Amino acid sequence: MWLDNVNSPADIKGLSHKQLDELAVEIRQFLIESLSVTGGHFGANLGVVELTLALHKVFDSPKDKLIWDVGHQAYVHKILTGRKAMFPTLRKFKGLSGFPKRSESEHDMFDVGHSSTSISAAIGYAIARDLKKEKHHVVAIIGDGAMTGGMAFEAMNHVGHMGTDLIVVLNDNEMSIDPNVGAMSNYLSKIRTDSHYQNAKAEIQHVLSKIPSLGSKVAKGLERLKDSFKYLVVPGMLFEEFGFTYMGPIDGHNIALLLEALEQAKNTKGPVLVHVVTKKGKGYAAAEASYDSGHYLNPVKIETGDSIKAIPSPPSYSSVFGSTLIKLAEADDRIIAITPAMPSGSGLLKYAEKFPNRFFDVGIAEQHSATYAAGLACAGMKPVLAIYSTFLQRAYDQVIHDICIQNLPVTIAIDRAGLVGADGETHQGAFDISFLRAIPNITIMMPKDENEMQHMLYTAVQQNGPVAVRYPRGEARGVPMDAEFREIPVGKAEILREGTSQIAILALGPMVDLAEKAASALEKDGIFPMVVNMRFVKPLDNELLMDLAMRGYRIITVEEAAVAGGMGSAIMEFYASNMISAVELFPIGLPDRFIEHGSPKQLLESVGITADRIVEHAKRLAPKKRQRA
Ligand SMILES: Cc1ncc(C[n+]2csc(CCOP(=O)(O)OP(=O)(O)O)c2C)c(N)n1
Ligand SMILES: CC(=O)[C@@H](O)[C@H](O)COP(=O)(O)O
Ligand SMILES: [Mg+2]
Repeated sequence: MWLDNVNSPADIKGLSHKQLDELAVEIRQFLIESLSVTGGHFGANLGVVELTLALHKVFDSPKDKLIWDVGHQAYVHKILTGRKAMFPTLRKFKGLSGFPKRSESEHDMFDVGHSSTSISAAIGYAIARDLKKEKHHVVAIIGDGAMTGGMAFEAMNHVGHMGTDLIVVLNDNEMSIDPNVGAMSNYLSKIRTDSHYQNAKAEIQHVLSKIPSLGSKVAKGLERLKDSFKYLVVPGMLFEEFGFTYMGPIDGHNIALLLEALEQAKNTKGPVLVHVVTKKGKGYAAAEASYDSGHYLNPVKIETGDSIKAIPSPPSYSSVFGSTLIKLAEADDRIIAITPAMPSGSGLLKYAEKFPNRFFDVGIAEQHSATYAAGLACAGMKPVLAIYSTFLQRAYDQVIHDICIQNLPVTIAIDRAGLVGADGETHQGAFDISFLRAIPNITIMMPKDENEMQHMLYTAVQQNGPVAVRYPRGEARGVPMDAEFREIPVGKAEILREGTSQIAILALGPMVDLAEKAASALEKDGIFPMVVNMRFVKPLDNELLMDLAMRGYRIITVEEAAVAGGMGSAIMEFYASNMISAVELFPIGLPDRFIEHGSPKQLLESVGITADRIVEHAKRLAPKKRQRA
């Protein structure tokens, strides 16, 4: 067993090609066994076993800088850099992160989780190296999906202009999470499959170099001809035009070829792009055969790849979103669904099948997705942009500049709002309320359950301006669904318990459930709080808030979002700007720090978003004289 003796990159330096091949088999086995218990990003990691071995053999990490894009494919890198023993704790509270983290290892060069940052970070490292007159290599490893992101192009534009020594390894497996899309993806596919391209570059350049330079008009014409000929037959010409030396396509499961290409890249001046072709999910039949090549799997039975959790559960909010959108689109042919590279995660696969002409996966292009929606809305359509809270951060200016200033009827369906859990800091949906609330014209709502969600989506698409409907990751509550949509009055909260103790718990979204639990516990102690499903963060239910103030209520707000700038803050601002200083209010929400990985339950407990904490503060705030209901 080679793997038993691998605890650092130094341990693979002396291995032969054959031994590396054997180690690759062991690593695959280790990944399959370990991830089948913890769950994890199977597909991408199984696909980069040989590539990661080759990178660590050729380069000298941490002196040479390996910078992973997204980072969900860095498990093999973690195994080779001394973290193998921590795999049972992968993505668990206080355990090994699912992404590279500088605080976790000196071999992790850049904290990551969002896509398309690696080339920008790499040029940062490379320019700093040059300014400091240091000598080392900088390598960005980016997938074909991540390559669809605008940042990757912005960075290539910069790298090509600088001409800095930097290597980009493009790991092309034809997959994003879902099958990859877009013109870039088509271009890569052409390079991969067109037999004219295979090994053509060297031959073509050899032939062209034989054509003499004549230094005349004829020669100029000939040069142009050479260029257009190269365009036709030389693979990777696009990257060459960006200023990179293109190498590839290379079989990413052939260690000998990988080592040769990476050595060559290492010895080439200026920016180099090594195009490596891999198979996502390689070596695990269940992953290879699945729609998404086993991108992410919960704990599975190894033999079948079936999820171990077999208990039937309520549908996810995402799937209710998808089925609601189908109903909305059936009734209104102006409805258009847009996703930046998350069709399955956003629950849109059935919609896409049903309305192929009104469904757009635009790639990992959140900024474009928002402005594209704005354009559609200007032209009279009713776009619904399905986007995770954390990825909407990428499109902040587009939401302001392109959607909200023009007050366009774009529905932003914000999935994964609140704590997502195991993905950690980079993916928690903590900030959308804070950053959206400041924008004029937008309406922001969150349903307490999936039934209310369908009505909110219906309400959203009826509006004449931008609306954000936020909802959490995972299972909905399993409540019965109304057969007909109903419009929810904008800015009106729902009082669920009247209460008599001058305490109001104002809760948002799934926090309503927590508020109800706290209220039931409080009632046992003779405190009868009002419980309110706030529904809207913007506009707030001013009438209710004014009434609570007039009646001397003390308030606890509960939201699964950052307290800074959240719903509680909005309510405090409301009272402050109405010169009402007497209202005692305690906001419960996410604290002013990034929330690590762990299960949502553990994380909520760790930040004090619990029914017990509501109870504690309700008891503290409750007027001493209590009334029974
Ligand atoms: C900005 C951003 N948008 C969306 C995602 C969700 N996401 C994570 S991995 C991934 C696909 C990446 O594809 P690729 O880079 O080709 O990697 P592969 O999994 O195929 O190895 C997507 C869309 C993300 N992490 N960041
Ligand atoms: C790496 C990445 O960004 C995605 O794979 C993410 O983990 C998906 O999250 P969901 O599982 O919530 O769809
Ligand atoms: Mg890919």
